[in-house]
Amino acid sequence: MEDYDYLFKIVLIGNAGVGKTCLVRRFTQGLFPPGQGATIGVDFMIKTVEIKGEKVKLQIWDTAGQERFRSITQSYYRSANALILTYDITCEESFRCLPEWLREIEQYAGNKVVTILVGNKIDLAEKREVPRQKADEFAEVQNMHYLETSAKEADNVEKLFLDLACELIREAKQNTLVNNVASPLPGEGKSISYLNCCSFN
Ligand SMILES: Nc1nc2c(ncn2[C@@H]2O[C@H](COP(=O)(O)OP(=O)(O)OP(=O)(O)O)[C@@H](O)[C@H]2O)c(=O)[nH]1
Repeated sequence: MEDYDYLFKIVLIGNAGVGKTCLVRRFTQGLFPPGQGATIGVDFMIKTVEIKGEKVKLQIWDTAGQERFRSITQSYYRSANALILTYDITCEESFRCLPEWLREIEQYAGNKVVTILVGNKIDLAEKREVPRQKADEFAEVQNMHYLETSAKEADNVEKLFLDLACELIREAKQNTLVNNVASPLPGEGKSISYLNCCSFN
């Protein structure tokens, strides 16, 4: 028998250096890694959470932002239940590239995928280059949820993944998602409970 009620695949994408790996490490291991090197290809972690008494296994795929890995990382979009499109609020360039990422999503992801836009590094408020309102408006036009995080300060990181899990459960219950059942995989994280479902704001 499986040890979970739901299994969801979440894939992080976005420019190199925006903090995708740090967000994953913060959520799955509760730490901010010092001197985090660039991801090569794709990395993978698992964390099981409990939401309203149901066990939800999250397979989290952390992709390399560097252009040269794009053909590898694109192949992970197709089976994703959710995509976390990340940019860095202190790097206008990472925000300007978002339309390009959206085109990738349209081309390679399934049409039922849930996408959330994340502006990371809010601990560096004095270096902010992308106003919150500009990002809010962009997300609204694109019909995406938007959340600002700090992997460094653990700000909104748990909320990001748990709200996403809630949303995916809701979709699965509406039978709009195919809920894959995969064999157990290595890298199991700790279980945590989450009772307040689901608002990204
Ligand atoms: N101040 C601050 N720095 C961060 C935060 N998140 C990540 N960083 C730093 O940003 C740099 C890049 O972080 P990564 O997590 O490796 O970025 P990435 O998006 O995974 O990069 P690629 O693997 O190249 O795609 C590192 O030096 C991190 O320490 C954050 O929330 N606040």
